[in-house]
Amino acid sequence: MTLGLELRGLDKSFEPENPVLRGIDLSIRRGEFVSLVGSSGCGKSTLLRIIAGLEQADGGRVAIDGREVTYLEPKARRIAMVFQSYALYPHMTVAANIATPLIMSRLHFLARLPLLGALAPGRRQVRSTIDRAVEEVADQLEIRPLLGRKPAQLSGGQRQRVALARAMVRQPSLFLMDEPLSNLDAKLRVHMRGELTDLHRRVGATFVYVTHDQVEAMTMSDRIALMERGAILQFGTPSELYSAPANLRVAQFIGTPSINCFPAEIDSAGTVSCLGRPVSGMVTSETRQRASLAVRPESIRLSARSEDVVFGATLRRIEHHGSEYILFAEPQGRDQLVRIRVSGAALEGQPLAEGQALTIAFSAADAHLFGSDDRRMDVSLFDAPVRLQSA
Ligand SMILES: Nc1ncnc2c1ncn2[C@@H]1O[C@H](COP(=O)(O)OP(=O)(O)OP(=O)(O)O)[C@@H](O)[C@H]1O
Repeated sequence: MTLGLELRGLDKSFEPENPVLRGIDLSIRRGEFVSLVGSSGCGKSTLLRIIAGLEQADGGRVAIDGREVTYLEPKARRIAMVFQSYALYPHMTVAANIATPLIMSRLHFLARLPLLGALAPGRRQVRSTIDRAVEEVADQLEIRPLLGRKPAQLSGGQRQRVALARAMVRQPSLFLMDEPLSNLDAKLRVHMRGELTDLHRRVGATFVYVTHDQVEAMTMSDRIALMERGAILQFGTPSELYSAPANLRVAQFIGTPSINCFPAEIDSAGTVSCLGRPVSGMVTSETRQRASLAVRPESIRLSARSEDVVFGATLRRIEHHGSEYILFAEPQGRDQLVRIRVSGAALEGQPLAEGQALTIAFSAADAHLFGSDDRRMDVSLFDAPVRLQSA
């Protein structure tokens, strides 16, 4: 199977002793929508620029559609880039903006000149195929009525669509997008997410999308590469990253509100304890180590079942989110707020008030265990009831 994009061992430093990318390997299938996600400065844009050919890696290889492009100029790579600043030419109409990449690649220098160009042989024919291509892509993005306008006469979302149209008009096999929605207001961003997903389905090209917004990555991607300090912590589907995070930092990055982390310990027999009490799970570990037990807000309940891990806590804050509530509760004796997601229906007939005492509980089977190196540990058994009344 030919890959849409293959990265092997990419390294990059701008300053010695300060690597920005550390041995990046990534295999992206043709037609896949992959997001590179991670906090500011983790190296996402640098990686995208290396894929585009705007930056050279210190070591490693890049192949697009099975063709090695590591040393090729950007324009020889059959890629399109869309940036957060749409970089539209303000003095040109929308039609001229979209046509520019084709004019640059299909008409030679003399044929592009305003007056002389008209005399260049074959120019008219090329121009009319360019105009047709512009109209086709404008139809696809439903911006045909805007072709005569200048960028200043467009809304943010319309500008974004023009930038996309300009990227699409060359029919690239790989789209590279660097936070293309970050300049839009929240409502439009949600709308454009849907448009980008539809567009991806229609054009069938490979998309690599940089964002620091995990919700964007989760809602649009086939797979997500979560980066930290120049390395990929996990590459998987949104549900893999959510349900089986490979690393504590992946667990903390993905999910809103974020996952709850409790300090845990693993003894030399592999027995897990949390907040000083045993949590009847065994792991394959030969060394005693500090660990973390992480539980998603929706896996915490306000009533205990017999097999649950149970805390006594005080309700500190209630946030209304329409059909659900986010509760913030402080376990007895701990300086920590536990986030709990509950549906409005679950609270019917059970009015809550800030300051009241709560029993909060989770099934140990819903918890994720991470070792002292932050890596996920597989727990073989979580079965006996445990009470963690106080620290
Ligand atoms: N041309 C450059 N010269 C020196 N350092 C650079 C250069 N470009 C990027 N860096 C540094 O490399 C690191 C990674 O930057 P990069 O822009 O790739 O991160 P990012 O994950 O895209 O961040 P953001 O989400 O803030 O855009 C940062 O520490 C940045 O300061």
